[in-house]
Amino acid sequence: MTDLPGIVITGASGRMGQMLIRTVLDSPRARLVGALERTGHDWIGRDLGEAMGGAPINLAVTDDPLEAFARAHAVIDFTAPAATVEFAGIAAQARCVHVIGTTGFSDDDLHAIGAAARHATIIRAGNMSLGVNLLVQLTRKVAAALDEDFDIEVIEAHHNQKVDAPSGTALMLGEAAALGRGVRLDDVSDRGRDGITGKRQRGHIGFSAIRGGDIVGEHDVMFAATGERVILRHIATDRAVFARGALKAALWGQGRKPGEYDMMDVLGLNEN
Ligand SMILES: NC(=O)C1=CN([C@@H]2O[C@H](COP(=O)(O)OP(=O)(O)OC[C@H]3O[C@@H](n4cnc5c(N)ncnc54)[C@H](OP(=O)(O)O)[C@@H]3O)[C@@H](O)[C@H]2O)C=CC1
Ligand SMILES: O=C(O)C1=N[C@H](C(=O)O)C[C@H](O)C1
Repeated sequence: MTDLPGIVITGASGRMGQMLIRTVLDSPRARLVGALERTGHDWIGRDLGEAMGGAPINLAVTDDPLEAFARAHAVIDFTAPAATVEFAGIAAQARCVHVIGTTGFSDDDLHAIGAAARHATIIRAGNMSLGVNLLVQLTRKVAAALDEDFDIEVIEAHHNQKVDAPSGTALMLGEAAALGRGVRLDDVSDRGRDGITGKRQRGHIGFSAIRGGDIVGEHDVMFAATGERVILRHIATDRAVFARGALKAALWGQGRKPGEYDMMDVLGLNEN
């Protein structure tokens, strides 16, 4: 039992934090050794099981990342960009695998995470589900097969609490479409159309974001030509798909050399 990899969950009270805690507690392949919240949060010092509304599990929620990470083999982190950048440095110090599901990073944030990956094993993906990572591969292939007569549009829908747009998944899909087309996404990306935008430019990749209710996560990649459309779609109805992927990544990362990996590496989809 004690030989199982020990996992710490950050953002323990969050939507994904709670889902990750349940996933690790239910897993026969890992054990939960820490749950982190920010200083001042009313869960700090409380038993995690009770804080989540259940029976005690004899694990107190902490606000000390270094102490928690030092006891762990992996930290699974679905929080916010500023927190994740800080955790990346601490996980590198503690020599534990850092699985990053957080989205909405700036270029500077990504640079800092890349620097931490020189000393630590980091697995980062804007979407940890098997289905979306397959969709990313399909998007690259369809974009390579269809020419610029097909306008590419990425449309995503999420719950009304989401703070970043486009979603991390939409950006992964946009990058895959650009790769298939042999262009840089930054050169062809159309975001946030509003007002007199002018006609759509041939070869551009558009992004649209819907926010409402409790939508877990829905993504379409539309290839629209004159007279026909191809639409690739993924619908997540349960956050468990992200949590299962994240735990798989944490286990896959054990014993890997430092560097930045993604879910394609974990799922063995990179060669296809
Ligand atoms: N890659 C993937 O597969 C998926 C990624 N995500 C991403 O995961 C992230 C979290 O999503 P979700 O769970 O819905 O969000 P929530 O807002 O429900 O949870 C975020 C948690 O992180 C904590 N947090 C935020 N900032 C800090 C900080 N500076 N220090 C410590 N803790 C902090 C929050 O605490 P507090 O409440 O005190 O602010 C909260 O507990 C988002 O970026 C989202 O896009 C989500 C689902 C799947
Ligand atoms: O914030 C969310 O909820 C989600 N975020 C990720 C993203 O930005 O793509 C993944 C998933 O769609 C849910």
